[in-house]
Amino acid sequence: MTQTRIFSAPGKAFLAGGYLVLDASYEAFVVALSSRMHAATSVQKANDTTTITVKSPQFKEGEWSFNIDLTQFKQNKASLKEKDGRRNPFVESTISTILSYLQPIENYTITITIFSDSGYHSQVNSVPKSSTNKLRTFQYHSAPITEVSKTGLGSSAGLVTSLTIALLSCYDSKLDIKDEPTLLKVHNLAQVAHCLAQGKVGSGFDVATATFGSIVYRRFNPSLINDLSAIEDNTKFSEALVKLVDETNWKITHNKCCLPSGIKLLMGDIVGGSETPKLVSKVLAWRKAEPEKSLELWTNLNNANMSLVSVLQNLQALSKENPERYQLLLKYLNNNSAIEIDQAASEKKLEFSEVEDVIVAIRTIRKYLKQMTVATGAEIEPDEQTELLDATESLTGCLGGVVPGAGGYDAICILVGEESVKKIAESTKGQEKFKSVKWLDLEEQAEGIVEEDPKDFEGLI
Ligand SMILES: Nc1ncnc2c1ncn2[C@@H]1O[C@H](COP(=O)(O)OP(=O)(O)O)[C@@H](O)[C@H]1O
Ligand SMILES: C[C@@](O)(CCOP(=O)(O)OP(=O)(O)O)CC(=O)O
Repeated sequence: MTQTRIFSAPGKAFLAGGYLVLDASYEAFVVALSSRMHAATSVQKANDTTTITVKSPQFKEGEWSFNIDLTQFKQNKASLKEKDGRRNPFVESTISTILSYLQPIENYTITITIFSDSGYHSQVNSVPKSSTNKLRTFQYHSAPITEVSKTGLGSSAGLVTSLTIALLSCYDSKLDIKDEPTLLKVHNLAQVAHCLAQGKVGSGFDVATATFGSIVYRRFNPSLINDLSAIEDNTKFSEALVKLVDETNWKITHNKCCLPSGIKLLMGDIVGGSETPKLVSKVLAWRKAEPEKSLELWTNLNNANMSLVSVLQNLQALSKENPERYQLLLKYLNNNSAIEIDQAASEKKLEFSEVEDVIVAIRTIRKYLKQMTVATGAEIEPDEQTELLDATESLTGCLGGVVPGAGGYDAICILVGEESVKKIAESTKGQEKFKSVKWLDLEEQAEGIVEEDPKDFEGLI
């Protein structure tokens, strides 16, 4: 019997809490996006061998196939050999983590087909292909995945998370992603697989967002995964993995938190790019060298981050408690720029102080990120980005913006009134100041993993 189920997981925009989130004392706010990674399953019983094939048809040579001897995984950590010698560390790591965890006895022929929304990668040299019902369209590239430029939405986290849930569902036809413990299991397994593939333990915010959606996130203790990967006796690996996934409290926070209705996130991809690990090592080196100064800065920045979360939550509450007033507030936002609203505040002519609160929170975050930039020498909000973000404050309907995540020359994220999204994209097009920015066609979609309707993918698989 062939069974098709399709799961998807979102990409991320890291709005507040970069660097601080590496330390479990601090929380971060990460927004899940409408660009998602999808994994479609096909599973059949087999007799003497298990074959798992992962296809990623949007990319040249996007197929990795493994003939697997299950006895290797009995209590063990085992490595996989792709049949044509092709490498995809994230695919390999996810399959081997799931097999070590499940230690299956029965053989299956499993094919998982991956579809990634166009926001994840540059669309240069690609052609669209749609499902029969035209509800899904994906870009097909002429180059292999490793040669296509990324936009920074966390493609590997999306891949690992959607592949994890898809593979688990092949071994458990009743698996229900709406079940909270199942979701947590997927998260834990995906974090392990992602860290092992990367060869390092980051804060895990991207996998957590891919799993749970838009959240306020607090990380797990890195020793959870470092201890697992340090196990030298391979025969102890499975037991330790099961304990870690099913019996250990990871003490993460993943509180749902999303943008208030009528306020949208707009992400601008910047020509250029930055390497997150280099920025991180500079920041951590300074933090170590300057414990007192850094504590003060971390505390101030964290207060600003949490204040953004809280003013956004206040707006969400207002939208529900007093919808009429909220509609007027949105109208006010859509007719003014951050600079105009700020001016009105200084002249005591402000109509909605809640809007000014968001503007101030964003500015305060930027102030401390700039201090971090100057102090550490890491180009987190370099001058070019400062100019750009300052310029967004003059756009009608814009509350201002930040450099997301690790910052640098990767992207900017701005918050805008829903009615102003199109106008802002159009009005900035010809402007010299915005010439390095390409607005991405995406928005917040707060859900984490969801199960999709296979009909929407007919004609593509
Ligand atoms: N659609 C996909 N199909 C197959 N593998 C993918 C896909 N998207 C991402 N990957 C894997 O993730 C890797 C990119 O990971 P990484 O460099 O960490 O980027 P990111 O910051 O986007 O996660 C790719 O080289 C590939 O191994
Ligand atoms: C610095 C960080 O706290 C945040 C980095 O956020 P980005 O969104 O910039 O991440 P990448 O997509 O991996 O480049 C590092 C971390 O938390 O792991």
